[in-house]
Amino acid sequence: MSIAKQLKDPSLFAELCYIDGKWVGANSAAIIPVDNPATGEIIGSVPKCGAEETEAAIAAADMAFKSWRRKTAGERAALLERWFDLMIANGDDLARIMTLEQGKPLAEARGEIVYGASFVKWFAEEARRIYGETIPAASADGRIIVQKHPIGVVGAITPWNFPNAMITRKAAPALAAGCTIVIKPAEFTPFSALALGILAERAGIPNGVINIVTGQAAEIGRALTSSPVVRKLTFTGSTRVGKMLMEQCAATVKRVGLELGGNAPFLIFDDADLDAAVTGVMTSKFRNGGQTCVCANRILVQDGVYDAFAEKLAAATSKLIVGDGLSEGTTVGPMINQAAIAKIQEHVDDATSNGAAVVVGGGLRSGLFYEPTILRDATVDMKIAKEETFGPVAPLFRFSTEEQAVAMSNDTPFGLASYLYTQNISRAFRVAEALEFGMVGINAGSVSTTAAPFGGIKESGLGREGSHHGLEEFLELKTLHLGGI
Ligand SMILES: NC(=O)C1=CN([C@@H]2O[C@H](COP(=O)(O)OP(=O)(O)OC[C@H]3O[C@@H](n4cnc5c(N)ncnc54)[C@H](OP(=O)(O)O)[C@@H]3O)[C@@H](O)[C@H]2O)C=CC1
Ligand SMILES: O=C(O)CCCC(=O)O
Repeated sequence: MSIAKQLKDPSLFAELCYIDGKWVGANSAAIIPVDNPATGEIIGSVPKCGAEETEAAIAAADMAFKSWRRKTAGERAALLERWFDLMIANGDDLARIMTLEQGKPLAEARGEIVYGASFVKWFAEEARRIYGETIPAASADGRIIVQKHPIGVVGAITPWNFPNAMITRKAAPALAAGCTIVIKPAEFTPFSALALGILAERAGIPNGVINIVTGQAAEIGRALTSSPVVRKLTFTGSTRVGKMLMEQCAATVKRVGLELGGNAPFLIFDDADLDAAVTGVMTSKFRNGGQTCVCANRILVQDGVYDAFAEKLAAATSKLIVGDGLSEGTTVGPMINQAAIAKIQEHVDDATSNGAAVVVGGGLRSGLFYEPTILRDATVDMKIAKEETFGPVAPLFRFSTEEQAVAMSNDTPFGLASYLYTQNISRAFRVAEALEFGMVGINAGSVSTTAAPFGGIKESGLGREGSHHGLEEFLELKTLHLGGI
C-alpha cells in the first residue's frame, strides 16, 4: 500500500525533490524506487537527480544565503521553533514514514522524531547566543573585536540509519548560524527527508534556505564538494565515503564535518552492577537493530563475571521480538538491505570458524530479519573485533586486567563511542580518561543527547554535532582590528 494512504496527513508523503522552494523531478525524469525492508514492497520513488539539479540547488542556497544571514537571530529562531512545532504535531506520520522506509520499530521511530526535533528546538535557542569577543590589544588605543559569521552554503550528506535526526542535527545548527543548506539524503530513506522539507516549507522557512536533492550519490557528492560556493560539507556515513569526500573537499579548502564509523568497546568490570550492565548493553547494542555508529561492537567482560554476565545477557536477548516495525511489540526490525545481512553473516561465520560459540541466535530468520545474536569466546583476531558489524550481534571478549581492557579497547583506528561499567569511581575516571574515544558512557548505555557534543576522534571523524559546540561548526571567526596594534 502506498505510504500516503497510511498517513493522517497524506500530503506529507513527497516523491519530488525540494529545490528553491519548488517540488521538482529530475531533469531526465528518471526515478529511483524505494522499498520497505520489512516486506520488500516498493513503497514509492524519488527523482534520480545528478550534478545539474545539485548545481541548481547550490545556486538557490547561495541566493537565499544573502537574505537569510541578515535575518535577526530572533527571526531565524522563530522559524526554527515553528518547524519544531510542526515536527512534533506530525510526529505520528513522520514516525510511520520512517518505519516504512527504514524498518525500525515504530516506537523507536517515534523516539527518533522527538530526538530529531530536539535539535531544532535546541539550535533555535542557541541562535540567540552567537556571541563575539573583545580582546585587549597591545597598544592603548587599539581594539580587537572578534565576530562570528555564518560559514556560507552547507552541503549535507546523510545516512539511512537515522533518517530524521541526522538531518536535523546538521540543518538546525546550519540555519541557526545563518547558513543555507543542500541536503542529499540516503537512497534508502528519502521520504523522511522530504517530509521534513514539507514541514520546513509550512513553517515559512524561505525558499532556497533548505534544499533536498535525491539521486545519484557520487554525482551529487561531487557537485557539492567541487563547488566553490559550498563552504562546508557535513557528512554522516561510512569511513570509506567520508575519506573520499574529505579528499574531494581539499581542492576548495572546505571545512568538513565527518561523523564516520565506530568500533565501540563496552567494558564490564568484575565490580560492575551486572543487571545495570545488561540493560546498558541491550540499549547500546540492539537500538536500531545494531545499525548505529555508537553501538557496542566489542563487549569486553572481566574474567570474574564473564559467565554470569553471558548468561544474563543471553536471557535478555532471548526476549527480543524480531519483526516488522509496524507490528505491535517488535523490538528489532529488519536490516536495511542484503549487503548488511551479508556483512553480519560474514562476521558471525568468521567468528564461529575461529572458535567463538553461539549462545543465542546466529542466523538469518527470513528476508532481511537477522536473529539477535550473542557470541562467547570472541578474540581480537576475528573480523568482528576489527570492523563495525552494524547488526544485532554481540560478541563477548574476555579480559583479566584493567590495563589489558584499555589496550584492547584502543587497538582500533576508530574512536567514536565507548562504554564502561564499574562501581569503583577511581577506576571509572582512570579508564574513561585512558580510552581513546570521543565519547565515554560511564555506567550508561547511551551517549546520544542534544545537549552533549557528539563525535569521534581518529578515523571516526572530525568535529562535533549537538550542544553549543555543534553551532560553532557552522560559524567563521572574523577579527576586526581598530587602531594601532
Ligand atoms: N557513521 C554512521 O552512522 C554510519 C555508518 N555506516 C557504515 O557504512 C556501512 C555502509 O553503509 P552505507 O549506507 O553504504 O554508507 P555510505 O557511507 O555509503 O552512505 C552514507 C551516505 O553517503 C552517500 N554516499 C555514498 N557514496 C557516496 C559518494 N561516492 N559520494 C557522495 N555520497 C555518497 C550515501 O548515498 P546513497 O544512500 O545514495 O548511496 C548516503 O547518503 C555500514 O555498514 C556501516 O558500517 C553507514 C551509515 C551510517
Ligand atoms: O549512527 C549514527 O549515524 C549516529 C547515531 C545517532 C545517535 O545516536 O545520535
